[in-house]
Amino acid sequence: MTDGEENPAVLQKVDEMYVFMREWFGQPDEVKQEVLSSNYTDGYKPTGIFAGVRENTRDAYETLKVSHMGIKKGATNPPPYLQVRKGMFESYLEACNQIALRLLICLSSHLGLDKSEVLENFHQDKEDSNSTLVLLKYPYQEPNLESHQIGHIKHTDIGSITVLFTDQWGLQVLSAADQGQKEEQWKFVEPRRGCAVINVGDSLRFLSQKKLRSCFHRVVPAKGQTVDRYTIAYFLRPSNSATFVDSNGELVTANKLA
Ligand SMILES: O=C(O)CCC(=O)C(=O)O
Ligand SMILES: [Fe+2]
Repeated sequence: MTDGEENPAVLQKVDEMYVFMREWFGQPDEVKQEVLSSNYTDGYKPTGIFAGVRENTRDAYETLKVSHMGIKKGATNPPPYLQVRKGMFESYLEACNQIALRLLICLSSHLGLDKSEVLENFHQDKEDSNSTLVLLKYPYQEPNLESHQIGHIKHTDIGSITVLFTDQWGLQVLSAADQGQKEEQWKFVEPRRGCAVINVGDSLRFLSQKKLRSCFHRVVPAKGQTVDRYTIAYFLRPSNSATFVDSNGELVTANKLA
């Protein structure tokens, strides 16, 4: 993220987002609960809603989601954080969208895809999509195996490309060779300032006829961590009208993916 003119600007936006996150997530629970999420592209999710990393635990992260389409179209009654910080979200979403699209263009070219099937065609700026910015906070917990809330469960991302920024340890990835093994070997992804972690999601796996794979990843409390963990994820999703064949061989329309 150090080459090119626009990239330092992205990093500035990342820092600005961290400042916002500390402030926003630091508010009393009652205030955050006022914008509880009623769909999967907008609003607040407290900790403990989903299953956690270990059996019989719940997740240990809060999220605030901002949909790209919502920002572009403008809501009639926007929540306070959008009224006040719309410009910040708009420019962050645009910057990450550009990064993700540029990656798609490179991938299409490297895969030697025919003009009619280039990946960027399924992600048209003018069309509606469920692309979303997700701000995540993992409140600090004493490292304690008895905790009922632990991390972020093993999953693949559902969209096409994820652009994730974090300065802190916790994210782990499972190599393809380890999938389905009795003893899965999880490897920590080193957080590097000035770098984004890029994930291929399931939609891209299908759009590329499985030439690209989506990897399993999860978040666990990292040893030595003594503070809250913050991450910023932009999930680029295909245009809502895009169709592709899923792992069951069924034709799926992108906006039907939960
Ligand atoms: O917080 C992280 O490091 C990863 C988050 C993630 O995988 C997700 O939100 O899908
Ligand atoms: Fe993920």
